[in-house]
Amino acid sequence: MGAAVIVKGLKKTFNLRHSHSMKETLVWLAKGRKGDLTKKFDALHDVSFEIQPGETVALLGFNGSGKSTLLKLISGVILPDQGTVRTKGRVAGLIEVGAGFHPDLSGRENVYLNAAILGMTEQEIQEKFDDIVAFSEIEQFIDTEVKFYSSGMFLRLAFAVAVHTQPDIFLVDEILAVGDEPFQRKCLAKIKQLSDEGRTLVVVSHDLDMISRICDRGVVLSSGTVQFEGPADQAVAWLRERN
Ligand SMILES: Nc1ncnc2c1ncn2[C@@H]1O[C@H](COP(=O)(O)OP(=O)(O)OP(=O)(O)O)[C@@H](O)[C@H]1O
Repeated sequence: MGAAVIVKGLKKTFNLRHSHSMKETLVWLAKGRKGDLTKKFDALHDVSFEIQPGETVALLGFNGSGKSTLLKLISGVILPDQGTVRTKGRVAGLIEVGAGFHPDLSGRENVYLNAAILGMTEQEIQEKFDDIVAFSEIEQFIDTEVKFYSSGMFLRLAFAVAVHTQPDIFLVDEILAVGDEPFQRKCLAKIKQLSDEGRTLVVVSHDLDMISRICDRGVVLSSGTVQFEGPADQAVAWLRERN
């Protein structure tokens, strides 16, 4: 059985926008637009690792180290400038809560839209619709346009849809930040269940205790490169030592 995720030689560069003075812009124009007014920034470079099927892996690191960028590359919502990402099976998850939701559509319509984007057939969605809504606990607002939802309500519906797509690889970025405590516990239990069912999980979080509890392995990023890779508790300890 091959790896569930193979990341090889990844590089992601962003353009950093700066505000320029009128003078800088005029000089740049006078010089025939030579040189670049935007600065480039490598959010990730030379990142390689593999994740085996059924593993629960945490991406760790301080703010701005590149965790979310890496997760977005694994999910395919952004593309690398160099390197490759290979995934095996259905990938779903919570990358940016609310992404893939249309503000003018109701919760019900968005469940259909989002589940279809995540690869479910119409029949699958119909079969699971009630379970999705029950998990989200927002039945009362399911026919309300989602632009009126609170961030927690968004999270509830998005998480409910994502876990019901039966993903082989489930990606979670700071899911728990906007959920209330009972819903956080419910999400964690669901994540544990997915992991027990042998699904592959990739989690980004700053909650190091939670990571030690639920993850097998940790990949620590710093300034866009992998600094440590190993058992989750060792990765957490590595990061804490540098805190
Ligand atoms: N679309 C973008 N355009 C420009 N820079 C970006 C973009 N997305 C991310 N970056 C930059 O890339 C770096 C890595 O960002 P990323 O969100 O991956 O970090 P992170 O480790 O997830 O941080 P945090 O812990 O704060 O969530 C940051 O310096 C960020 O400003």
